[in-house]
Amino acid sequence: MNPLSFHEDRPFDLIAVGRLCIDLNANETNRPMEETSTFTKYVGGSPANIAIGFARLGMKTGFIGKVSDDQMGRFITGYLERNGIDTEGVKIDNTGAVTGLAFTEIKSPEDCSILMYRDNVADLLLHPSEVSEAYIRRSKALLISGTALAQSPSREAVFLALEYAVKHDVTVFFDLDYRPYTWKDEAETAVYYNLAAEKCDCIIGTREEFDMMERLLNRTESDDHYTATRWFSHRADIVVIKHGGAGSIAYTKDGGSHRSGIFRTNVLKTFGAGDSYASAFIHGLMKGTDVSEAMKRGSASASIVISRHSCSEAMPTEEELLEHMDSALYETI
Ligand SMILES: Nc1ncnc2c1ncn2[C@@H]1O[C@H](COP(=O)(O)OP(=O)(O)OP(=O)(O)O)[C@@H](O)[C@H]1O
Ligand SMILES: O=C(O)C[C@@H](O)[C@H](O)C(=O)CO
Repeated sequence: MNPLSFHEDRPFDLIAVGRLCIDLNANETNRPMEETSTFTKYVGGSPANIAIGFARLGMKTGFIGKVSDDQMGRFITGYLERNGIDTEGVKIDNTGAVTGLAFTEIKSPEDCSILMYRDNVADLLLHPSEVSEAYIRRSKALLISGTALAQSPSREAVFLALEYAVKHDVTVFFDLDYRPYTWKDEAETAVYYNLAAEKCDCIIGTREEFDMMERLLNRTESDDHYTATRWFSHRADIVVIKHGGAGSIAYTKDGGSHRSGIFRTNVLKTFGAGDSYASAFIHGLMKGTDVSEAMKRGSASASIVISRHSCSEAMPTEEELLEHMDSALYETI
């Protein structure tokens, strides 16, 4: 049973809000970045990856964000459009800001890291005046991503988008996407994450991300059920806690809980798992599957993307996803 409802008569299935960046993934794997010399350029940024994955699954997708007025900005908007994503809400910076860069290194399949250049990035200059109420109310759902809360005016732009979503009964998904290097301190992060989460219908995060939010309340133990229950007193109907290779668990406001296993795969790199999981999980719910099936689809998409070099470019079509679910080994946890 799917506890979320959507206004089916709206032209967009999902509008994502947040950063549009560039991934530069090292081509030389199984070595540190100090020993690599070539990189492949992809569109990146967690909400961008999720939007691309969601559109790749055949859904009508929009985006609200800001790109740099240069080759990288044009590369990003061109890629979104080639993937069928509406870019009406994507603004072009006029202050000389740059595009965020995520240099990734694959030291081993289990040991990957991301070096992010985030100074003076265009995505954090998205202004509330650039968030369109008319655009948001045309969507069944909105996706927000935590890193967009890291600085003003992007922070205020996200909160305004949330206000518009609540006003027009747009279902809100919050992918926590906590990137410590983008924040000044953890307490500030937790304050804004908790405020945003109060307005969201479905919250998706790792155990570590929820722990960060709960340390603000002086909680030191990790308890998935406590985490989920806390948000049911606000707007949330579903809370998903991801546990990497140990799968994921979801709780629903009606008292249900669902565990998902993983699909065994040849892991090339681990990053991208969360974005692909979110894109297929949201897709499943919007296609009317129950929570368990949506989680399984998320896990399948993640197992595809972590076996490939990129994140955005690696996102599967619905046909690929369903074929993978039929053929790959699914391990319950
Ligand atoms: N080694 C793995 N093998 C198969 N599936 C995996 C593996 N690691 C993660 N997954 C799948 O991806 C989902 C999300 O992974 P994870 O919990 O690492 O999220 P995340 O930390 O947000 O990911 P990211 O590394 O992209 O930030 C898991 O719930 C699981 O379904
Ligand atoms: O979200 C980022 O800025 C980095 C991503 O582009 C990268 O693909 C990744 O970490 C995916 O989880």
